[in-house]
Amino acid sequence: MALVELRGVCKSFRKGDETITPLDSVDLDIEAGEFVSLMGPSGTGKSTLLNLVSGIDRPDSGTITVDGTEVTKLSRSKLADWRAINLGYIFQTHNLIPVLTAYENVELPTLLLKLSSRQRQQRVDLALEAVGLSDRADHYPRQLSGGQEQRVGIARAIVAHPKIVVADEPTGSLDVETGEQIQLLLQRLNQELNITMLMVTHDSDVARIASRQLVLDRGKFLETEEETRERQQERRRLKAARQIEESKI
Ligand SMILES: Nc1ncnc2c1ncn2[C@@H]1O[C@H](COP(=O)(O)OP(=O)(O)OP(=O)(O)O)[C@@H](O)[C@H]1O
Repeated sequence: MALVELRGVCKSFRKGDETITPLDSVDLDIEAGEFVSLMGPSGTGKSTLLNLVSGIDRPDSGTITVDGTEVTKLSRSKLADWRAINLGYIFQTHNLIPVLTAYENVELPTLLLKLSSRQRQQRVDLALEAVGLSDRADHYPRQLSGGQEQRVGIARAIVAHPKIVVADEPTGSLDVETGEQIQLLLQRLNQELNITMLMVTHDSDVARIASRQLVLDRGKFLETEEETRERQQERRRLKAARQIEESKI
């Protein structure tokens, strides 16, 4: 069973007399440790999909399972607890609380967890270290650069050791160079700390840092799960063949 499983997920919204269906019977598997990017035209349902996986919104039909828990079946209060433990969210604009220091912003999600104050402090220290901001712990958001603020936002998303981190345009508000640094950081967190990620982006260069790239269009993925798996197998076969060839030289 994949870490995240979406089966037959449908979501519609009423807009006046019209019904919009951003997601029309969508299936998706995300394995533990995968980094999946999600692209697609504006208004195609990417943020809707993130909100459903995060349990912020509910599908009209279909099921969403994360690490064996059917999120779609949880009551509102259980969902809040589930989110605190299992889900990290990276926003386009970091959403930091201006009157709290970087340390206090990162600490916030841990207040919902059953941890001793020592364990809590260790988690926050580790998260700040992972994003390279240990020396900025006492700074307020206004004393940080845009890239540093986004790093704090990322530390806050990983501090609870969630099962999955979802990111909505994490580099969308940053200049090119800072955006590239954040891309490298996300890639490192995935590869070195094995953090499973689902990231929405409009930028194909950003999408390429992921281990799997999906495109959502008119309610469906352009590539089915089966086609993705076939393509990955083909890529592995090609890589193996190339290595054999190279070893002959
Ligand atoms: N709460 C809501 N009420 C009504 N319509 C909504 C709601 N949320 C999303 N929609 C509509 O659903 C469609 C998909 O929206 P969504 O934000 O998921 O698209 P998106 O692919 O993330 O777009 P973008 O790339 O522009 O951020 C849009 O037509 C949007 O207007």
